Order: sequence, then structure tokens, then C-alpha cells
Amino acid sequence: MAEIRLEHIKKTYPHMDTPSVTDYNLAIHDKEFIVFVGPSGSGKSTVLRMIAGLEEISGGEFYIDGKLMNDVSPKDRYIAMVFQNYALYPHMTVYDNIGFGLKLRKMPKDDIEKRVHNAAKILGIEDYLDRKPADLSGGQRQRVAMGRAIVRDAKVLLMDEPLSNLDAKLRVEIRAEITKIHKKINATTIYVTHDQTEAMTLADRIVIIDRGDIQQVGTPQELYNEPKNIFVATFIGMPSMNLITGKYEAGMLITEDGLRFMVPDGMSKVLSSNHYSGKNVVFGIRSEDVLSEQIALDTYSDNVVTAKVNIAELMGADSMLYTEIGTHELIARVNARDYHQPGEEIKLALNMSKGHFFDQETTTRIL
Ligand SMILES: Nc1ncnc2c1ncn2[C@@H]1O[C@H](COP(=O)(O)OP(=O)(O)OP(=O)(O)O)[C@@H](O)[C@H]1O
Repeated sequence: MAEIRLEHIKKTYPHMDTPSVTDYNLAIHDKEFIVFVGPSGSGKSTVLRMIAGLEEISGGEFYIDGKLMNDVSPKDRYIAMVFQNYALYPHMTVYDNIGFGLKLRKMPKDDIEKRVHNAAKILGIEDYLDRKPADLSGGQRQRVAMGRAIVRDAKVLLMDEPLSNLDAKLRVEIRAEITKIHKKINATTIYVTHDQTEAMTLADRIVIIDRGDIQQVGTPQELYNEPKNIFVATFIGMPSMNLITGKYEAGMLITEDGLRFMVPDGMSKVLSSNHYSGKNVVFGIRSEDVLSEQIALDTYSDNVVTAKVNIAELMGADSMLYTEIGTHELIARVNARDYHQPGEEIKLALNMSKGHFFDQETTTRIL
């Protein structure tokens, strides 16, 4: 069992004026799979390294199962870490690479053998135990690195961008395996990535970080459907959420270049009662809620715009249309059968009720 609590955690690196992590508060449940996601330099690795004990904590408290861990040495934290560069010993076999840490701890040979074989079985690398890392593929090397973490029976597993060295196809395969492995070993897991697709597919809960600050914590669905602010709304989801800035007035959203959108009644009520009448707001709508089929044009006839197609990307079942309406870019994910050429003018309907309104100044979501 391993419950983790981070309370007001801060990090300022030596000789730096500004903190890299400002005030980090998070409770992670036992056996949970948590993903830290955010842009490069947002502080993801710093938090992970503080948990592992590789980096000193500048302020705040870090607990595992209620025990304060700030000053506990890394080897006594019951934590195992998997890095993006696998850090395998090239002259050792897979078996020795996996068992090395246990040997250092002077564990009896029989126990080491049991543990290494058990880990190899979980990871599906039993046939490679006699090989050297050089004779393995990237995916197999990554499994060996995970094997080293698994044999230690760690209560907490930390993974720092473990898939970033693999090609796209292998990343998808190993991603699915990581989920299976997590179910088998059941260690509380913290996984760091800057890839929102990895975060969405792996996480029980995602912690989204920007500039050393937690922006939102929630399940993938919560972050996708109820983003707290514009940063989360545009970071989660591919392609990024469309944003249209305009003035809200008498049930309409009116842009500076004269586009007019009818705001559904329920949304209008919330905007009016929150004193947004006459004020600028940001409207966000996902590409799947921008529609091109005739039935949608008829259903949402109040909000049909003429759009010029700039780029059309065929993605298999869907096609992504990067279009221009007035001075705004609008991305629509449409059925691939409904393919359009760049340069074409088409009609698009916005299903406004699926969109979100954000406060332009604070960037927080209004509804
Ligand atoms: N040893 C260090 N000394 C000084 N500043 C550092 C050090 N390590 C990281 N930083 C700074 O702290 C901030 C957070 O870095 P961190 O590596 O935690 O971000 P990250 O979100 O993991 O980024 P990436 O996805 O690029 O790995 C960055 O501004 C970085 O430049």
C-alpha cells in the first residue's frame, strides 16, 4: 500500500531567482496511475525527482502512507524509477541487468532467480534473459528497464517519459502493455510525459502542470469535458480546441470582424447572470462539434458560417479541415467521405451547446 501526499511542495534550484515548482498540493491514492503532463520546462521531472529523493525539496511536506519522507534517503523510500534512457549495463545480460539491484542488496540467489523470472514473465521477455542489451529492440530494452523496477517490489513506481525514445507504433504497443503491467503489479504509479495522448490513454487521473503550477487534476474525461481554464482546454485534445474571442451581447457572440453566433438560451442565462453582458469572452469549441453534413447545417442553421478550407488532412475515417472564418482559424473534424480541397469554400455549423465560454482576463471557464 502506498498513498502519497504532497503538501505545499516547492523547489527553487540553487542560484535561481524564481522557483521551478511553486506550491504543489496533491493526494495520490493507493495503486492509482497518475500522469503528470505539461509543456517542456513546466516542472514535471523536478517533482518526480523530489519524490524519488534525487532532488532536495525546498519547502513543503511529502508523505508516503502518512510518514514524512522529505529527509528519508532514496534507497529507503520503496520507490523504483524508470527513465527515458534505459540506463542498462551493456556488458551484462538481461537477467543480470534485472537482478543487479537485488544482488547489491545481498539477496539470496534463489530469491533473485524467482523475482527475475517472475518480472520477465509479467513483461513477456523470458526468452531474452541471456541476451545483452545491444541485441534487443528499443521496446525490449524498455521492458528490461521496467523489469529492474518490478523486481524490487517497490510500493511506488516512477516513470519519466519512458516511451520517448521509441517510434510511434512501438509507443502505442508498449503503452497498452504498461496498463496491463500496472494492473498486475499494482504499485502506485506516477508517469511523466509531455504527450497528452499518452496521458489520456494511461491515466486514472491526470495532473496538468504549467510553469510549476498545477492547473487541474482529474480523470481524462473530466479534463476533456470540463477544463478549468483555457490552458487545459487547449492542451488536452487533438487538434487543440478552437477559440473565438468576441463580445457577448443580448444572446449573441459578436467578433471584432463581424461574425455573429447565437448563444443557446441556457448558456445566455449563465453569462448574463454572471455579468458578462457587453464584455469580451472567449468561446471554445472542439473540432468534432464543428459540422459539415447537411443534416447538421439544417439542425444548427442559426450558427452556420462560410469557411475557406486552407488544409485538408485525410486521417482514415475522419478528415481534418483547417479552415478560415473571417480572421479566425476554425478546425473541423468531418467524415472522410465529406472531403474538401484546399481553397474550397464550404458551410460549417457550430453546435454551440457543446462549446465552453471562458473569462478573457482570468482565462477560467465560465460554463
Ligand atoms: N538542475 C537544475 N538547475 C537549475 N534549473 C533547473 C534544473 N533542472 C531543471 N531546472 C529548471 O526547472 C524548470 C522545470 O524543469 P523540469 O525538468 O522539471 O521540467 P519538465 O516539465 O520535466 O520539462 P521536460 O518535459 O522538458 O523534461 C525549468 O525551467 C528548468 O530549466
